[in-house]
Amino acid sequence: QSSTNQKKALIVYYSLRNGNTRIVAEHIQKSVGGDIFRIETVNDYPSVYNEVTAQAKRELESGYRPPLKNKVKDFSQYDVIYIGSPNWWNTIAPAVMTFLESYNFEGKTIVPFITHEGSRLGASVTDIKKMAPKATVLKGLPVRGGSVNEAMPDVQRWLKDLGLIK
Ligand SMILES: Cc1cc2nc3c(=O)[nH]c(=O)nc-3n(C[C@H](O)[C@H](O)[C@H](O)COP(=O)(O)O)c2cc1C
Repeated sequence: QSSTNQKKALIVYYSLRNGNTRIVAEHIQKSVGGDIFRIETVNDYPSVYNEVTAQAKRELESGYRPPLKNKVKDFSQYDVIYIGSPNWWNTIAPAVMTFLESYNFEGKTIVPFITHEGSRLGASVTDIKKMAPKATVLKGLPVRGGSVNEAMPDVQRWLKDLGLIK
């Protein structure tokens, strides 16, 4: 970062296994710099896909918040926080909900990005706003899971539209 009073960006993401959301997070970090943080749950999800979707459905319906393994060091040093999640049942993954409820987002700007297999953003951005009501939440970017490797131009257009890169 060049200017002395400009705070660093933080790029936070959750990605189950395939790393679709991780790849978009990396496109963002290549574009804006800053630090990257992977959300990890204490307990792993099952290895069978159908079991993951069933468990996720139960967790979302009950409002369960999976405990997280790791914490961001000195969260207050960041003012722009990119938050990435896969679309799970039309919203963000429960681990990202835990994350949003674990930090003070007052005065922060959240920039959401979502990978999906057809539902695009769904209710994810609306739900992020509910879980971090004191943050300013900018326009979210949906990226199809199968297209993440080619998504850099879309990522950069979105960042330019938001005035986050030149
Ligand atoms: C539990 C679960 C629920 C999902 N629900 C949806 C959904 O409602 N709509 C959709 O388009 N994709 C859904 N998907 C597909 C993921 O959003 C997509 O594969 C995503 O890119 C995975 O990202 P990741 O590899 O970073 O975990 C779901 C995947 C899982 C595992």
